[in-house]
Amino acid sequence: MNHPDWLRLRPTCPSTNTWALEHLAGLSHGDVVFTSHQTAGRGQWGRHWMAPEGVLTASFILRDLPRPHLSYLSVLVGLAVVQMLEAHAPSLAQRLQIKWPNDVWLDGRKLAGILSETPSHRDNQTTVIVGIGLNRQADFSQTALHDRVISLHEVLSVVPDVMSLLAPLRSALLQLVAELKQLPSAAPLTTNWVRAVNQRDLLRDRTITVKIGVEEMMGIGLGLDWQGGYQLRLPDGTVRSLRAGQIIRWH
Ligand SMILES: O=C(O)CCCC[C@@H]1SC[C@@H]2NC(=O)N[C@@H]21
Repeated sequence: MNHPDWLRLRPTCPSTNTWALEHLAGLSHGDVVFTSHQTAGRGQWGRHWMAPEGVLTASFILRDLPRPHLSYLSVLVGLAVVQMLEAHAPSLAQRLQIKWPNDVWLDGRKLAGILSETPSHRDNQTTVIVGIGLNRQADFSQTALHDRVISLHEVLSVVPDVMSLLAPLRSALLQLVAELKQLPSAAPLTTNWVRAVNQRDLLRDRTITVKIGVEEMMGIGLGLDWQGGYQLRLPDGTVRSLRAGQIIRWH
């Protein structure tokens, strides 16, 4: 079977992100590391990330991204995932949501997670490895996660094959990087991005608790702002713009 030259197929590997980090010198902008058998996936906040058979696990290599854009990259990648799925299956529009800073949800359950990692902090332009785990045709029914996660096959009669997901996603991410490079580093995000993310914001108007380092903060989610921060209205009425954080509760 012929594969495009950007596809780095691994029959099995512990983690596509780790493999990409270890083989970065031989990888180019736009390369995609893919395996159908990831044995030790990594998630946000150092967590183990389980991928039963049928979860699409891939890492996208993006070169020369201006460093100031890193803090909101995962949210924009989440938007790219949502828009790619909406293009495949218009029935999913309005049902897909972005949970800041790195998740895609469908019908109130997690569909995909994103782990963006940078190999070094040496200069102002950096390489980013964007790892995406997307529940394509995975059965979680025998796992502890079954009521919190969802897989595409549960809502689509025809599930897109792996290449029909990877190829448009890769194009969307290359386009995203090209657009981010055009933005001056301190410039606000484009209206389209902010609006599109906020229309699909899972945390909007919810009471959320965010962990930032050792500090925990509670407030109401207000959505992404023009600088790419996530706005939180604190109990005293002030609004704080978050650049990073782990959502530990919401209701
Ligand atoms: O939800 C999260 O915490 C992020 C999960 C990211 C999982 C993907 S699967 C492909 C890539 N390789 C990894 O080890 N992690 C990411």
